[in-house]
Amino acid sequence: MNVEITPSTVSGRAKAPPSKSYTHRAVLAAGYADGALVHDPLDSADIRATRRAVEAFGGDVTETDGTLDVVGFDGRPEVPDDVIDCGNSGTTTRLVTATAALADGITVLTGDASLRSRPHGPLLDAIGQLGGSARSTRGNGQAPLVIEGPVSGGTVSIPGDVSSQFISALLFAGAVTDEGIDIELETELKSSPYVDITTELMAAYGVDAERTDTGFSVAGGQSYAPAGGEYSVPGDFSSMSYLLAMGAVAGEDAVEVQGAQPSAQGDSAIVGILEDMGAAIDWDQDGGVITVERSDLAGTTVDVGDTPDLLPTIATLGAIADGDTRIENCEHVRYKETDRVSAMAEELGKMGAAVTEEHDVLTIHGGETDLSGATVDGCDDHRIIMSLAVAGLVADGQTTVTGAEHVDVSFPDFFDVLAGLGGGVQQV
Ligand SMILES: O=C(O)C1=C[C@@H](OP(=O)(O)O)[C@@H](O)[C@H](O)C1
Ligand SMILES: C=C(OP(=O)(O)O)C(=O)O
Repeated sequence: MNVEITPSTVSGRAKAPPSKSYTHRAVLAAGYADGALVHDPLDSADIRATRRAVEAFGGDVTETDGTLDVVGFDGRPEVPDDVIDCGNSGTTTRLVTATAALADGITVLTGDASLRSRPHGPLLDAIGQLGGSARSTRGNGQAPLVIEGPVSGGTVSIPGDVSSQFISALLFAGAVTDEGIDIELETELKSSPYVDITTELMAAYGVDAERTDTGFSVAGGQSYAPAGGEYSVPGDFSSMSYLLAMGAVAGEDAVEVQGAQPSAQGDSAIVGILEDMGAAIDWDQDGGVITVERSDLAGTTVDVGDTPDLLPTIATLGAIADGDTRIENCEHVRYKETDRVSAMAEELGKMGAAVTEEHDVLTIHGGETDLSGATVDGCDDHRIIMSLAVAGLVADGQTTVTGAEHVDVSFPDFFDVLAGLGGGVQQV
């Protein structure tokens, strides 16, 4: 499916979808538990991959009236009777690789072409250090992955600058091992707020994990059980970033985004970034409401070490703002569904933006030319698609974004929400 975006304004109220990161973890933690009710979960392609994995390990997940009823495998995953298809989801693949290492047998994980191009090597090595076996069928650290357990815990040494999901995976699984897992970081941790989300979620399920001087540590022999047997998922700030960006660049009247309760999500930094760029934005944290109005934006400098998923949104904002926007510390953003640094440079370039791409820095030279409508490649990547759609709202002429169905990964009704706010969007 392609979408055609016509230049238009937006205004009104929208509700942010539930957090993808929290939903993955809430469902998997319920799997590690006896079971739990997960309220307000995200229903998206990536979450369905985690649901499949929980079921493959012997759990069961059913949905009634927007609540997931998860029957867990109680810390003891069964050996799956088939290959687990993780689809497009890196989070599922990484979290579940460590779950598989607990099972007394072999688990095989695979996914779509994008997933099979992403790095998992350091996590496979870590499972080897714990006495399990985890291999890439092609010997290149990429899926398909073959994992054999059981491991009983121990100490691992692992780089922190490829994916924080490796750390989250080991913490999640380590809690139900006999010995626990101590993680020594070999390099600085990138995307660290996602490990905060992990430890926050684990705490909500009654499980402790802690930061140490050299990494992280989780004691073994713990049991997952959320208070009252239930957990409610907060709104997603990465998804909100597109709604806030469209309000800042194309708002006729204010755009009000609901579901913005504070949580450990690093991507709530989008509010401060928009403020720095000159947007009229206000966050009522108690009410969980962010209001933004169309504003003349100026370029800024942002370090996305902690907030990789904001890069496409910031790149679009930079293309519309006046002056240079420098997005620094972005090498790890190349390891996502696509190389998002190159993808945004290339696709915004097709719309007339002047962009300089370096390995770890993306600079958008805003204000040099106005954006013009073009046919741009969504790169089968939900975040590229949504960011280009926002750019299309203010481009001169029509913008066609290809492969737009991939928003199903994190924000399935994104185009309906955009249309509801008055955006000119047609699915073709
Ligand atoms: O743990 C998570 O929920 C995520 C961690 C981040 O990945 P990395 O840790 O690989 O940067 C982020 O990009 C991804 O969208 C979700
Ligand atoms: C990179 C992302 O997710 P994952 O790593 O789970 O594929 C994302 O949602 O932008």
